Amino acid sequence: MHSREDFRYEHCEETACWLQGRVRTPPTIAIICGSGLGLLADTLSNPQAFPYSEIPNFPTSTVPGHAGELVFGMLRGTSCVCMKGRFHVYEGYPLWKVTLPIRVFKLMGVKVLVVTNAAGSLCESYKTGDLMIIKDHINMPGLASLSPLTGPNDDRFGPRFPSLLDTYDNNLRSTALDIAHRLGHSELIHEGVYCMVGGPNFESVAEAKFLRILGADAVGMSTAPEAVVAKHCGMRVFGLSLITNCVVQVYEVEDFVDHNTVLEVSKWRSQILQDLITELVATIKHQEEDRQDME
Ligand SMILES: O=P(O)(O)O[C@@H]1C[C@H](O)[C@@H](CO)O1
Ligand SMILES: Nc1nc2[nH]cnc2c(=O)[nH]1
Repeated sequence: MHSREDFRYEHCEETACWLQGRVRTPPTIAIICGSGLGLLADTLSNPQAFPYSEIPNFPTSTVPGHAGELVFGMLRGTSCVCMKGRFHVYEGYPLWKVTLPIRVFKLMGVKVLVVTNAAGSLCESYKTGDLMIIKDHINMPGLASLSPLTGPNDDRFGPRFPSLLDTYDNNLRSTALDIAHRLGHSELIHEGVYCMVGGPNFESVAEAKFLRILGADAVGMSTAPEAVVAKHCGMRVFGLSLITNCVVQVYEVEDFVDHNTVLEVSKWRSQILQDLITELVATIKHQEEDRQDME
């Protein structure tokens, strides 16, 4: 177990080398499968799976619904790595460890991070089962100095003071919106602001009202640290929230959420999430090829 002080570029390098020595095709897209997207990894062709417990320096998944393995393989002709299960701060992991896989992927050559999550809606017009393309985030722990970038900066990953403008890539957002419309999901799809809180408890009514006033459309317990680290090291990021519940913002309502509800809605919407991300990956492949031609 490393402390923050002994966390080094070399640890990520060690993990990347270990994986590179075993993986047939290095990935260009990494997909963090939040609740509801785990089955996407089962659709990869020519798959290679590595349980987190076998990968040097990797934490392990402790949350029901998060399987805990990396799966490498091809999706619509693109070499991908899927994280079947992610790490959360509420599991007791420090933020640098929660986000360690992103830096490992960077060292393996990943250009684009696709990150999904389950979230509660704060926006009156969103319904359970809707999808929200993340256009920006409010990183509550980050505002309180709990950032994955806290501590000595290693310039080989990125700058000391990174800008977060356009973290959620404009082009990927409009592409995903077009795909959602094309697949017939115009009624489900939104674009909004995701707010990350530490969890593991769901929000009190006063907290929910507070977050809505701040400008958040949905709230969850992940994603922002991963997006910050990906942006810091120069990846393009696409984020998608599955709205698993509407967060109660009035008193004297019996309608409380629990993790089983989150898992049930995730299962219900699993196919739609898979279809959308698969189509997006196919389009990203062409975009990345065009970018390379221009370089
Ligand atoms: O990994 P995600 O953000 O999809 O996990 C969801 C959100 C919370 O961690 C937890 C709440 O049920 O599941
Ligand atoms: N914080 C938070 N995380 C969630 N994940 C899924 N639903 C919710 C929610 O209502 N609040």
